[in-house]
Formats: sequence, structure tokens, C-alpha cells
Amino acid sequence: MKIGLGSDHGGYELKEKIKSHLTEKGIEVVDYGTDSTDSVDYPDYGRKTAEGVVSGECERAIVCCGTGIGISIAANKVEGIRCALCSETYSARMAMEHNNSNMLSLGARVTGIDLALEIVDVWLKAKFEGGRHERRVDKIMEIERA
Ligand SMILES: O=C(CO)[C@H](O)[C@H](O)[C@H](O)COP(=O)(O)O
Repeated sequence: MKIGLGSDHGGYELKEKIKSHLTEKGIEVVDYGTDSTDSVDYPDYGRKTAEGVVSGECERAIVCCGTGIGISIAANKVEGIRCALCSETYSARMAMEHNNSNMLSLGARVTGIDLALEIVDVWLKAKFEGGRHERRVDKIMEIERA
């Protein structure tokens, strides 16, 4: 599985930790930036990372900014993206099992590194349950086509 990663300056350090964490597990990553803590605009990186998922360059992606809010809002504007902002593991699991999210967002100024890495692991391990949830996710995607 290839995982995309993106962040603004506020999420840069967390993105780098996630990159090492995934690489150590043998998971391939595609890094869409940013490349330092110099101030940048989160919509640029939310969009770029989301487009990597939609194009198929990566299967799923993880984005980080200060709160995780701005970058998830930006990512969710890209057609085909379901980006879930999570600050605990239960929501991360549900975001896959029920919502079939293809992107995870984390707030580097909100969630500590150890918890953030646990959230990443839970989200990556979880599987979409389908069934009634498929109908609901299909309805979400219909909104984009309306
Ligand atoms: O987009 C955000 C909030 O929704 C992120 O937290 C950004 O990282 C934050 O706004 C950046 O703020 P800064 O004061 O420019 O570092």
C-alpha cells in the first residue's frame, strides 16, 4: 500500500514523524510537502495530497496542519475525497469501517505524537464494513455529482 503525506508548516514535524513510522514498517510513502517549518498555506498541500489520491498515485493519504481542520477542509473540496479529522482512535477506526475515508487528517498542535501515530496505525489497519455503510457513503458521493 502506498500512502501519501502532506502538511503545512504547522504539521511538518508530525508529517516527518509519520513518514519515519511508516517507512520503518515497510510502507511506501509519497511526500507531497511541505519540506520545512517555513510558513506556507495549508490549502496548497491539502489539495496536492488529495489529488495524489484521486489520481491513484497513492491509495490513501494522511495530512497534518496545526489543528487538522484547514487542511481537511481543503482536501474534502477535491472530488472523490473523504478526509476524516481524528484526534482519538475510536473515530479513526470508524472513519474507515463506516465512512471508507481515503484521507486522515491530524492536528499537530492538538494531538501528541504518540497518540497521532496510534491513530495512524488504527486507521490503516481498519477495513470498510460495506453493507448499510456503503449506501450512506454512496449518498455522500452523490452530493458531489448533484
Ligand atoms: O488551517 C489550520 C487551522 O484550520 C492550521 O492549523 C494551520 O496550520 C494554521 O492556521 C497555521 O497558523 P500559523 O499561525 O500561520 O502558523
